[in-house]
Amino acid sequence: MIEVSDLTKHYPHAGRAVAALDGVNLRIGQGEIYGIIGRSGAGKSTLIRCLNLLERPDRGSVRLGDEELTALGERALQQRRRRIGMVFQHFNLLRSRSVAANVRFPLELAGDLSAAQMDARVDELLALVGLQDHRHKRPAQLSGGQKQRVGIARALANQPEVLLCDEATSALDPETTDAILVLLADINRQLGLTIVLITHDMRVIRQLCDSVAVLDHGRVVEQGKVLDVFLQPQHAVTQSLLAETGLGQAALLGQWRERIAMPLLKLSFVGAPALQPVLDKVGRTAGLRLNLLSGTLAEIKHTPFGLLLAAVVASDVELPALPAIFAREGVRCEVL
Ligand SMILES: Nc1ncnc2c1ncn2[C@@H]1O[C@H](COP(=O)(O)OP(=O)(O)OP(=O)(O)O)[C@@H](O)[C@H]1O
Repeated sequence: MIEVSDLTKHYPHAGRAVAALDGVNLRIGQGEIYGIIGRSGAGKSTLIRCLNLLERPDRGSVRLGDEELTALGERALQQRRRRIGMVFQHFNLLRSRSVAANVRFPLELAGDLSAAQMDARVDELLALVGLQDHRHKRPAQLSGGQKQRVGIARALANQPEVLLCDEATSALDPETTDAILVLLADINRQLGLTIVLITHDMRVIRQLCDSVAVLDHGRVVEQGKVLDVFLQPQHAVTQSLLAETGLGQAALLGQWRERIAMPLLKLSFVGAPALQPVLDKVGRTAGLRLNLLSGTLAEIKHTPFGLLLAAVVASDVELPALPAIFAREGVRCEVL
């Protein structure tokens, strides 16, 4: 469990102190994949650097398990950081070292294992990330995705309790991004490892994360389970980030309101109802005529979900009954 309380960090700017983080509180469960999303300048990098105290906050605390990292002195903190793995956007590999030697590097720094034990651990890690056949190559001979696999293997070398990923897929093409996200999900499952990642991309959150916090101007403006935040985004920043990825409807709503005089419904489905002909069934049994305006059918971590915007032909008397009719079929209906 990671607990962040009242984390605050200022930087000097134009002669005054500007808050990069302003009272951030987070609770990240053991074994969870937790995403932190925000626009450029929201404070994501500052937050992730404060999580392992590469950056000292002005105020607030970071607890990892039952240990308060913010209370540790520099020496104790250096020891503790070995159990916090970090994956970087631009990989940060040592160019003069081979793949195997890059992965071995943190083991050498820790100095806990014999040479033979280190070699065995490197073999294990390269197998985990699928790079056994590339062990003798230099980073320059690898693709971006392969470089990031080395970065992940290196971050796992000292058996961390938590893996921090700083925009780990931002430098990669979509296909390679998917492969790295699958690898991170596998690692989370196999090792039960807590993963905290920062990203500006809602697709990364959708594919990988269990929970999400939305950061804006150094504050957490929304947080919760990914499914809940995707289906019921509360804050304008969350809504616009979702709309950009084609997963939100707030942006479209105004446009449809202007053009269509009929009442509008927002229908959300999770799990089984997303795979059933529910609209057809409700339409027939309740005698409803629905006009679909926009929709998303996708998966959040293997859970199918749907989010539809529909116009409905219904009287003022029929309209208030619709949420209950849809609820019987497992569909949440909001009259907008
Ligand atoms: N070392 C620094 N000195 C001064 N200001 C800084 C420093 N680091 C960050 N800032 C400022 O703090 C704010 C948050 O920056 P941060 O890099 O944490 O945001 P971010 O969400 O990671 O942005 P991006 O996605 O563009 O990397 C910004 O206004 C930035 O200009």
